[in-house]
Amino acid sequence: MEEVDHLAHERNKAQFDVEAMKIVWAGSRHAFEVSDRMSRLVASDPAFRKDNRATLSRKELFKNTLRKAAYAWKRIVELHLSEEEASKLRFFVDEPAYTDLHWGMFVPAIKGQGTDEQHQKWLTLAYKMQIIGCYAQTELGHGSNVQGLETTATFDPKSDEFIIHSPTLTSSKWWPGGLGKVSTHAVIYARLIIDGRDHGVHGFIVQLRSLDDHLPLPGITIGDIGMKFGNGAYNTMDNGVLQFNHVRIPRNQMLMRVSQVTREGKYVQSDVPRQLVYGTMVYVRQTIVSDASSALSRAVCVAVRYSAVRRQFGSQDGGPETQVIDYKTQQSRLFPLLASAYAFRFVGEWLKWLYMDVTKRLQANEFSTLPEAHACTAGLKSLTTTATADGIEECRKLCGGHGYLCSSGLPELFAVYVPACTYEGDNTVLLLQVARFLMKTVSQLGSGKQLVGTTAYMQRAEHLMQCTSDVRSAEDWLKPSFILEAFEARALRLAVTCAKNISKAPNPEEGFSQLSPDLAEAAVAHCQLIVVSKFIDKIQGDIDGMGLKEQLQALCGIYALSLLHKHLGEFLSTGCITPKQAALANEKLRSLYAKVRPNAVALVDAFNYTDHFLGSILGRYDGNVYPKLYEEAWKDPLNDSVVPDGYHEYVRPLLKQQLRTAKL
Ligand SMILES: CC/C=C\C/C=C\C/C=C\CCCC(=O)SCCNC(=O)CCNC(=O)[C@H](O)C(C)(C)COP(=O)(O)OP(=O)(O)OC[C@H]1O[C@@H](n2cnc3c(N)ncnc32)[C@H](O)[C@@H]1OP(=O)(O)O
Ligand SMILES: Cc1cc2nc3c(=O)[nH]c(=O)nc-3n(C[C@H](O)[C@H](O)[C@H](O)COP(=O)(O)OP(=O)(O)OC[C@H]3O[C@@H](n4cnc5c(N)ncnc54)[C@H](O)[C@@H]3O)c2cc1C
Repeated sequence: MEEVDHLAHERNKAQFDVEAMKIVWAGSRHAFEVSDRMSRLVASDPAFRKDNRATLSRKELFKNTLRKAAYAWKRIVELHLSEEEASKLRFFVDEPAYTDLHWGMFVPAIKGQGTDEQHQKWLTLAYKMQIIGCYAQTELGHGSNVQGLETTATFDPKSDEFIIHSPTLTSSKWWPGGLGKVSTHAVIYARLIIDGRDHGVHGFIVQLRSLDDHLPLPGITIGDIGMKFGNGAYNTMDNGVLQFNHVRIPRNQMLMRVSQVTREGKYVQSDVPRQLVYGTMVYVRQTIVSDASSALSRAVCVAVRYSAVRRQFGSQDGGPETQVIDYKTQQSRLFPLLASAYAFRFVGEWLKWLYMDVTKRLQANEFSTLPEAHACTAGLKSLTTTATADGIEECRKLCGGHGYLCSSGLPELFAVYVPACTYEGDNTVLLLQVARFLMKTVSQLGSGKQLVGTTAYMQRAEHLMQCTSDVRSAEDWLKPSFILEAFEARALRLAVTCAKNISKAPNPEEGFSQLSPDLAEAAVAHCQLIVVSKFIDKIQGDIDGMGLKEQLQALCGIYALSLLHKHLGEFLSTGCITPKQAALANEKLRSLYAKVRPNAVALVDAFNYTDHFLGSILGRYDGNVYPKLYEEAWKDPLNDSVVPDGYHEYVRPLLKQQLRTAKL
């Protein structure tokens, strides 16, 4: 049968070159080609089928994930895929698995914190998957407070070993992904004790399970922590619990790049800052920002396509009803999310560059940009994951009732995504890290110290603290200088107000604690400024292709002005803009929605997602939603029989009883 594109009329309206936008979205032609090839490879292979996850039991689900991970590895080896291709292939398999932690945290932890000899030994094994590792930091009693971890690693000079021990119930490792059932090894974080002295938290490589029969090694108790939120979703992952009972490991299994323990039991701190023990978290937070754009763009792709298919009300003379995407309220909820997906993509690209830059500097023993890298990765991880989790849920509502069906793909996407607000640092805890960095920076204002990077704007404090916006027309709100000034002034004024109020407290710690809700808001304002400014930088760079710049300018305007609208109270109360200018911003926003409307479907096509990856009937490329929804309903196991199991036991007797009562 001929395939019909129900969204063709939408695609024909596009005013820009979609193929060129695909390259911009991917980051480069090369990145596009790799991504495109890997997504097709996965989509065309029935072994990667994923439409049955919600109906599987936990055990079936988990075994299925093990099968897919093994098969993915087989294909990676057979096809001689590069690291970049392999990681894209895993991404498109789209199923959380122990391999995420092996490649995403275990390997980077050893790379970042291990010595050359440790790299030689452990990375060689890990790269071939001859060992499988996880990242075991969090404990039952402490996650956010890393310095509060209780697991101990006591040096025994007689045997030249560390004794790893869990002294309390709350010191049990709890949550690490891949730990519960699969990992043979872990990088664990424990307090280093030498001669009774506590040197704080350090990383150690520990073997957990036998490489022969997979049983836990002596002294190790290990298991899965149980079902998590949602059907399918993150339950493909074996988040685990782990206790140590005086487990011995050789001294050379402490990760010794940051500090060393000698054969004599001497603790040696190198020039490298202690905070590098937290380096893996900086790396992963950076990847989480790019992942946020992937998750949000996926939800937005579903909601935009479905909003163009769905019609309600407004039929004139028996003609078709209105596409729900034409309702201004739908646009005002949907287009800021579309704009955010692009914004997070570009800020993720920039953050990757920042991370690579700081890594190069660290290798050359230059540590000055580490605090900024920490603040940016922590803050942007927090900002983008919060917005993405909320955005996925909003997309579900934008799809009305059908969005609540598992076959829309949105419930599972939300359930898989929402822990990103907690893992790799609770989002509020991370904002407070940004706030500390901001308070330090504010305290340096006027000291003559040159401010660089993302706080360079604070250098113009004298102007930004007293300026009022020069915006006079709605059109002015498209000028980058006006947008930037408003966002800079708001961020700086919120931070300075916090600093002033902290200084009134009996001591800075008490002040910081009292002011923490305001500080978190100041941190959000600073991070939003970063996202807006990186979007503007992107547009001002090389963008080739018919109509691309115009579309990106419109999206950038929507991102910035919808934030301005959402946080209007802050922009007005800090005196950065006037109520009249706020009204002009809203006027501009409305015109930008109208500009994006004919391009909306093409703008989500530019994500280049296959139907397999989207996993959503509502988001199908061809828009053929209703017949497929109807077809899908009949596949539910509940429809295997006309009369359900349980009818004769539980429904029939009720009906009979009512019949008897009725006769009486
Ligand atoms: C490719 C795919 C990749 C991976 C797979 C992806 C997804 C898989 C799914 C899930 C994985 C989830 C894994 C995890 O969750 S692992 C566990 C993560 N845990 C956390 O994030 C804990 C959060 N807590 C902390 O980071 C810290 O405890 C803290 C909140 C930052 C506080 O630290 P602490 O030392 O007590 O405190 P401070 O006194 O506040 O800081 C001292 C000093 O250090 C600076 N600092 C803090 N952190 C860092 C850092 N990471 N890098 C650099 N510098 C850091 C801080 O600013 C302060 O500096 P001063 O100059 O002010 O002294
Ligand atoms: C799906 C998932 C996967 C995970 N994978 C791993 C893994 O592979 N390896 C690993 O080691 N860990 C892992 N974790 C653990 C994760 O990193 C922690 O749960 C996370 O860091 C949050 O810490 P917590 O649970 O201690 O939260 P808590 O700190 O107990 O947070 C509870 C509440 O207290 C608030 N709060 C805490 N401290 C402060 C403060 N100072 N100021 C203000 N408010 C505060 C928080 O905002 C939050 O609202 C995973 C967690 C999840 C959910």
